[in-house]
Amino acid sequence: MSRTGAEFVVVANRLPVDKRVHPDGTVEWKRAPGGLVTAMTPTFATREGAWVGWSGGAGPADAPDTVDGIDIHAVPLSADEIVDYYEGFANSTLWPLYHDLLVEPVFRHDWWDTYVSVNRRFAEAAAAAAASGATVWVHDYQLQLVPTMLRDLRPDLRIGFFLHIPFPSYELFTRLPWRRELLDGLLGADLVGFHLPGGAENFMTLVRRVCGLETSRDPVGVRDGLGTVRTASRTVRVGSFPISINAADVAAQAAAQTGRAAEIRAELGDPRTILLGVDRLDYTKGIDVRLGGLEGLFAAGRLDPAETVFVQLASPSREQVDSYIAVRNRIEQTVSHINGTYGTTTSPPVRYLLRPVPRNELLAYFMAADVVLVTPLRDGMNLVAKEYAACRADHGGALVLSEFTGAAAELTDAYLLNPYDERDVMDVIEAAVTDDDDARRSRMAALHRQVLDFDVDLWATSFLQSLAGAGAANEETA
Ligand SMILES: Nc1nc2c(ncn2[C@@H]2O[C@H](COP(=O)(O)OP(=O)(O)O)[C@@H](O)[C@H]2O)c(=O)[nH]1
Ligand SMILES: O=P(O)(O)OC[C@H]1O[C@H](O[C@H]2O[C@H](CO)[C@@H](O)[C@H](O)[C@H]2O)[C@H](O)[C@@H](O)[C@@H]1O
Repeated sequence: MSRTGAEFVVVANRLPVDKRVHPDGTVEWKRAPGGLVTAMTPTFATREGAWVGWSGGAGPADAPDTVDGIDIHAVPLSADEIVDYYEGFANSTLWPLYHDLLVEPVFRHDWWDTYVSVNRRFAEAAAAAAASGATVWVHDYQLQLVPTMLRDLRPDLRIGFFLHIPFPSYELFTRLPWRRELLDGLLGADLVGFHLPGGAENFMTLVRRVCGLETSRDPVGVRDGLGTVRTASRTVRVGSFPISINAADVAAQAAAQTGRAAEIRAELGDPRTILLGVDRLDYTKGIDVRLGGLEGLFAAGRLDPAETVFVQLASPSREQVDSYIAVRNRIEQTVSHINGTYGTTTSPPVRYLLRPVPRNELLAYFMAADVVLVTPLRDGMNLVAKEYAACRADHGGALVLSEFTGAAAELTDAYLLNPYDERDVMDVIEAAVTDDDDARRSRMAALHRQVLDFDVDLWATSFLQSLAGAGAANEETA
């Protein structure tokens, strides 16, 4: 059968487009500067590419036909579907379950039904977008049923799936009333990828015990040493591919922000130490952990609030979901408490911004910061940590990093901490602020080198090469 369509299709919950409405009412669509679209840029440059995703609004699909040569296939969601699929099953069931039950997941069969029907809509859109024999790369927890739905519609495709968040243990995952269906959904892929080997191994344990399938038993390596799952008709490869950033570009863009970084320091009153946090406002990110650590250090007289400014840049996220409303209230209360207790009317030690800042401004903050605090209770990777390390070609600054991020597996020269241990949180933040210059610089030099050597191009290329191998092996045995 001959069919037109794209040779390479990305399927992700979100489209890589930003809508701008100008004062005269004209609409301009721009490519969103997210990590995934940057990672895919070289792949799209060499093949005809399409992107299937949701524009972020309710109602009929609202998106351009193409952006920077990528065909855009918008999947519409109704207001009810946003509540049940996005805020509900994706972000109130799967997100907390996969992030170690930091809040209680909600299990609702009506949400599940909508998750199934929305996943089917994404699979149908991908099937319509893909050329014969195309490679389709499906992303993340919102779309775990798409691989098998798509294979049923289009057995000719090579299908890869990558999970951007942690994949939980047998004991957590099997709480899901739909555990078998979700695993079956993923097994439609030729390759299933995770950030860390641990996620890949949890997945293989689950398919052995829940689906009764045979799997390899050797440890899974990083970008290498794939695991295998034998299904009735095919072999699914399972691997670890830690995502990264376009480190060279980030370093070059940050170098242009040193002037603005100096202005930021001056605007903040030229304190001895600037600490910085940059996060989506999510309970997984441990914003309250770092605030607690700072307060403890101020209370014990180990850090001087008159010489310290902590800037927290927080981007609003999933604002209709109860657990996100609760964490925002908690953080705002703590910020007020710290400023009320340790600040003066003219110099509060915490500066909190609840809105995204432009990209260049963010890079200027990274260049101004003496210490960046990345303290999640659980995080699939955490690109902020890698971006900060990429920015600091000057080997200035220091990175405090939670052991419970994917990034900690690679950024071992960071000041690592256990966010569940309040004493450790205080000790490690204090060490990052007060260690001598040589110690701090040698850590940052190692971090900077690490992110330059292992960049996002390596992530995309290694995944796509493994997918090509996995797909070819299945085609040979079909
Ligand atoms: N331009 C801009 N980017 C931001 C801001 N806050 C976070 N980001 C970016 O959002 C991304 C967050 O990725 P990550 O740390 O992996 O956490 P995630 O939010 O769970 O995907 C990084 O690329 C950040 O630089 C902001 O205020 N402005
Ligand atoms: O689309 P939203 O609901 O607004 O959420 C934003 C994205 O958050 C999650 O990011 C994850 O992916 C990062 C890159 O692999 C990783 O570094 C981070 O640890 C993860 O939390 C989510 O997985 C995406 O699907 C969302 O679009």
